[in-house]
Amino acid sequence: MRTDVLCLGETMAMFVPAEPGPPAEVTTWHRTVGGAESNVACHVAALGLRSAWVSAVGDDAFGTAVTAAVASFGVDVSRVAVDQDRPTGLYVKERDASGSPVRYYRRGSAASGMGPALLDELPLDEVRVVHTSGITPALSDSCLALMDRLVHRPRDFTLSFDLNWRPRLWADRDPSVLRDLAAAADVVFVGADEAKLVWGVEEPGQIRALLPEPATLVVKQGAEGATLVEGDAELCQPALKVDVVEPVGAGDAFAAGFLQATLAGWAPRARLRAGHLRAATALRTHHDVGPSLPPEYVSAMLHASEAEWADAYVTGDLS
Ligand SMILES: Nc1ncnc2c1ncn2[C@@H]1O[C@H](COP(=O)(O)OP(=O)(O)O)[C@@H](O)[C@H]1O
Ligand SMILES: O=C(O)C(=O)C[C@H](O)[C@H](O)COP(=O)(O)O
Repeated sequence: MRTDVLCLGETMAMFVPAEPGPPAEVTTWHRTVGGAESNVACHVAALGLRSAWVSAVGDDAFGTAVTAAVASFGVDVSRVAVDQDRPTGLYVKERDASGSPVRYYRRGSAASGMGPALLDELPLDEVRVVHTSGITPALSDSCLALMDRLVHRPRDFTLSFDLNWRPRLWADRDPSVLRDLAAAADVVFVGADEAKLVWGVEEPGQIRALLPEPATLVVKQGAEGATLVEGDAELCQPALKVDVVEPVGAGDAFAAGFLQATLAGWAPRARLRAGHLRAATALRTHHDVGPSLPPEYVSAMLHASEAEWADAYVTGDLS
């Protein structure tokens, strides 16, 4: 059966404090799941499409838990390899409403052991979209080689790439490869803030000048909105006003909403709105993948006037 969106990348066991106080004094932690590409796969499945997550986990309890959690959203995890030698990566989120201080324990993880040979095992001719991110090429030399081969091989699928700038992962690596990988994709998601950090530019026009190749470029501008650049046409859609609990995961949710709407053939404004509506589900919760908004609300907002859209406010309890 055809897969709508295949997402390739590392997912870790994530730990968030289960009690208030300075993280160094917290002794009880919730173990959840964190990984950009599997987040996208979970959101895509929640939106009713067929998604798959491809990665590697360790032969350990965290790998089992992570794979089961992603599968519980209806994502196909049959291509997740179990590495007998390397462990599942860990990710600690020191909960903070103002941002996302995170610590990684992922060097030498199972996913960092992925390499280009993995592509020979994937049924890529049965996939409509392959979604990747700028995290994978930072994980190891073999992961960089995997990304390089994926973006440059002949393809019938749409290649989607989210820049996902993670400076700590690039401390001893050359991030200039990120532009080349993005340039080879068909759909590229970039945060204006991260573009400023990596490339020194943040306006959609400037980012387009740097990245003229992809057919579709989406510049995410946080609470302000997002701008879609296709060919020379540029369209900006303000974000929804949201009662934000925690911002981590909103970008992944946005990508999923946008990709689902793109596969459905929707018009540019509706594709951006679908991204914002999905991002709102992640903003309302401490988890990267939260409960969906009521379908009637989503449908009304997709068809709302710009004035109605500007007036809307997404709180924790719309249902
Ligand atoms: N404070 C906010 N209020 C409303 N929507 C937001 C807010 N922050 C983020 N978003 C939504 O999440 C999307 C992604 O957020 P952004 O911060 O730009 O990307 P990332 O999470 O990748 O850093 C935005 O395009 C928007 O839809
Ligand atoms: O793999 C990593 O390094 C991660 O950081 C996993 C994160 O849970 C998501 O990538 C959230 O990312 P945003 O949607 O940009 O907020």
